[in-house]
Amino acid sequence: MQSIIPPGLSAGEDVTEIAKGGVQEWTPIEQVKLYTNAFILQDNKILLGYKKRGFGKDLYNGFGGKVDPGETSVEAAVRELQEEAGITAPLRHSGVLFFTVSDVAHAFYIDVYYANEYSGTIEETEEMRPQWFSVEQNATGTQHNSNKTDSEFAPIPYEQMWADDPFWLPLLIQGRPFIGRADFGADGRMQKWWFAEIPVSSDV
Ligand SMILES: CNc1ncnc2c1ncn2[C@@H]1O[C@H](COP(=O)(O)OP(=O)(O)OP(=O)(O)O)[C@@H](O)[C@H]1O
Repeated sequence: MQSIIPPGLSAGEDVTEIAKGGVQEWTPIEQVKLYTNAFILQDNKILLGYKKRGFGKDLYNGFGGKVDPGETSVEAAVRELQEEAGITAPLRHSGVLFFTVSDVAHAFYIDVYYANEYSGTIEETEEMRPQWFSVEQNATGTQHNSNKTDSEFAPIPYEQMWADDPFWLPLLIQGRPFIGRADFGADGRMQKWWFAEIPVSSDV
């Protein structure tokens, strides 16, 4: 399929559009800051964190934050996972997301990672409250006790997540690399968006 990769992202020709929409023009990019976002996927469950403060407060998300000077992106991702969930994991790159938010001066360039294993004990921190969710679409559970079976975990709470997440999180769960961009308005809604799957071998 023909596609136009939005400003802020780069990829080869071999991209498959998943979704796009919204207004005519992308928001001009002035300053870009590098971020990470990391997810643990294990036994048909995904570990999300409820953000207790700061940007994205009261939303569920992966664990991540800004890449510090002198740090590589994956080093930052490992550090943020440790700081926010108390665990260490062999993170693997899954995709890139690019966002602008109307009341934030910089754009977000986010390397997204996952791991199927971790070491340490998951713990709540001052920034995040970690919680397992079922990746099965028919999950019905509302309890999150670790003694429960997988299907008794609640489904992914997309209604309490960033509006872009339903476009790319299913790809991450299926091990399908992706790129995407969304421009958010002051009301927290997406004004323009574009998401694509990229070949597994791509060096995203
Ligand atoms: C706009 N649409 C979005 N959709 C999904 N996820 C988004 C996002 N925009 C930002 N994110 C993630 O939100 C976290 C912010 O991190 P944030 O707490 O601000 O960073 P950091 O921990 O460095 O900040 P402190 O300065 O310590 O507060 C970080 O995981 C980043 O990847």
